[in-house]
Order: sequence, then C-alpha cells, then structure tokens
Amino acid sequence: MTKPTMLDYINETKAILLDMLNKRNETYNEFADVYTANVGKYKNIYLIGSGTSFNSCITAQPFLEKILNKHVVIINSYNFAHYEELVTSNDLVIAITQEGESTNTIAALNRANNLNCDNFVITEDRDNSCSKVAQHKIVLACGLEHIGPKTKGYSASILTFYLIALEAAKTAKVITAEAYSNYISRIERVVDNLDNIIEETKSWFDLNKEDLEKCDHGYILGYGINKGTIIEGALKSLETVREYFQPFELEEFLHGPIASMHDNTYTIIIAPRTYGYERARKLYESLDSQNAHSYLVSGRQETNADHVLNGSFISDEDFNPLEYCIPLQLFAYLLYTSQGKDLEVRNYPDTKEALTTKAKDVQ
Ligand SMILES: N[C@@H]1[C@@H](O)[C@H](O)[C@@H](COP(=O)(O)O)O[C@@H]1O
Repeated sequence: MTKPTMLDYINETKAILLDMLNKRNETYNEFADVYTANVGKYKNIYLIGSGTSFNSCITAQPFLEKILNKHVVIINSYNFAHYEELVTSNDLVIAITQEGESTNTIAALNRANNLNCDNFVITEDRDNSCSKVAQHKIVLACGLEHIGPKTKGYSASILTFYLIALEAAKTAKVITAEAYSNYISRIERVVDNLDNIIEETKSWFDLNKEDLEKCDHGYILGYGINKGTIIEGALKSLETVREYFQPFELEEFLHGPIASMHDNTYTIIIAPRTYGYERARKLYESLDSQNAHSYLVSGRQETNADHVLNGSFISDEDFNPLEYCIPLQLFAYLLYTSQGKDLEVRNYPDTKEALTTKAKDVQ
C-alpha cells in the first residue's frame, strides 16, 4: 500500500471534522463533567504541547478564554515542565500531543501530576506514553497520520479545543443552549465549505505557479486569532520546503522586520475580513507595488489581481482559523512537491540520536 501524502490528509479534513462534530457529545462528555464539577476551583487553564500541537494551543486560546471566561495560559511542554513558576493545584492542565510520545509533553504531564493539577491529554486513539501519565484522556478523533508534517491533525486539534470548550460551557451552564447551538451551526458552516477552499487554493497556486515555484524564503503574516495559523503555516513550509519561512503578526512586522525584505522575498498575508483587514489590504497593496512576490489570502475582493486568493472563506469571527490554515498547508505541499523535495531524506539525521524528542517511534 502506498503511504498517504499530505494532500491525501488535507483532502480528508472536511469529512473528519464533520464526524467529530457529530460525535461531540460522547467524545467530550467526560471533560465537560470534570470541568463542571470543578468550575469554581479552576483559576487558570494551561494549554500545553510541542510543535504543531503547541501551535493549535496558540490558535485555540482566544476562543477558550471567551467561552469559559478563565485566563488561558499557553506554554510549550518544555517550559511548563521546567520553568513555569505560578501554576497551582487550582489550575486545569490540558496537554495536547497527536502521537502521544513527545518526551517534553510526558515531562509536562508528570509535573502536572506532581503539582496535583487536574489534567487531561488530547491524543490519538491508542495507548501511548502520554495517555499512561495523564489523569484523563480526550481522543483526538482524526485517525492516525503517518507523515511528519501534520495537517489534518492540526485542524482536528483546534476543533477539539473549540468543542471541549463548548461542551464544558454548555454543561456548566456558562452559555445557554441557544448560544451553544448557534456556535455549533457556525462551525458546521465553516467546515462544510472547506473543500471549496482547497480547490480555490489549488487554482491560485496554479495561476501563480511560475513565480511561486521559485520561492525559497518568505514571511507569513497575519493578525488577531490567526497568530497560531501563521506560525503553523510557516512551520509547514519549514518542515517540507526546507527553506526559511518566518511568521510575523502583521503589526509587529511593521516594527522592524520589514527592513529585512529584499526583491526576492515572498510574503503571504492571511487576511480574513475581521478587525485588522483594512491594514492588511493596505500592506499588500503597498508591497505589491514595490515587490513582485507579494500575495494576499482573503475573502472575496474588489480586486481580481492574480496574487490575491479570492477565496469563498466564511471568515467567521471565531472559527476562521479552521479555513485559513488550509491555504498555508497546501502552499507547503504544492511548493515542496513542485521543487522535487524528498521528505524521506532527513536533514541532519544525527541530531535525532543526539537529542531525543520522542519516547517511541510511531511513524
Ligand atoms: N515533526 C513533528 C511535529 O510535526 C509534531 O507536531 C511534533 C509534536 O508531536 P506530538 O503532537 O505528537 O506531540 O513532533 C515532531 O517534532
């Protein structure tokens, strides 16, 4: 059997997310019950992970804070395990690890246990190292993903966070049944549209193929709730194209990094029509008039410039990261394949032995 590609996994995303939505009550009821029983005790919620899993924490944080009305701290597994000073037994720890073998996440969960923090791990449906350490498990219901650069797992991770927050808020009566249903319908609408985004992204890449294929470094820019989207998007290209891609929040980019742009620097701006859009569009227009490799990914535009991905994005104010991650995942896939990069060849293979990051190899 041939190994699935990143594209196969991206194509599976819509069906997987719809299935997760359908099974949400049974999948997340334990979390909702534990949360409801302790809602008065929990002061802060810690979201912890490494790599793509950590990026899903960055993306999910604003929605969890909004729905659960608690301070949500995002911190990577290593820092939680060894440097976090303020966590107490009144905090809830939620670790996320797709394959469940990341050594830093195991260490973070051990620390949560030692500190007597209630803790959950979101992870694949198999008996892995992290699920042996955590008090409770939430299944990351996307099936296995037999490839290093994760795509469907990232989408499933952010949806898991949205859904555990909504199930917990409904059970704890932090939100009304009506508000809950409204949030679910809005997620369904975004997920239902994902296949259109895939097709539109492919057309955009094709249209600009001659220029995009030459891309060997670039900046991925965004704002608001897409802070995690751009970090994850840059990571996808770093892992696959294996050239230099750097994410910046757009306003921070203007405060210095823009000085490092050259004629051959590419930019992709992720620009949903939410707060921040006007400045993003202005930045695109300004860069486009001075540099030949500037691109904008946004909802329907007045402009029909080839470099603008005029997608049929729903641009939901809370859930648009589910759709805006797709163009960056596809960009990485289409670019590395068009450049003929081989993901089976590991760069600097000796570091894997020198610095272990996984308790077990699961690929
Ligand atoms: N290259 C992979 C990343 O793609 C992955 O995100 C990270 C965390 O893995 P996990 O989510 O299983 O903890 O591990 C590896 O380093």
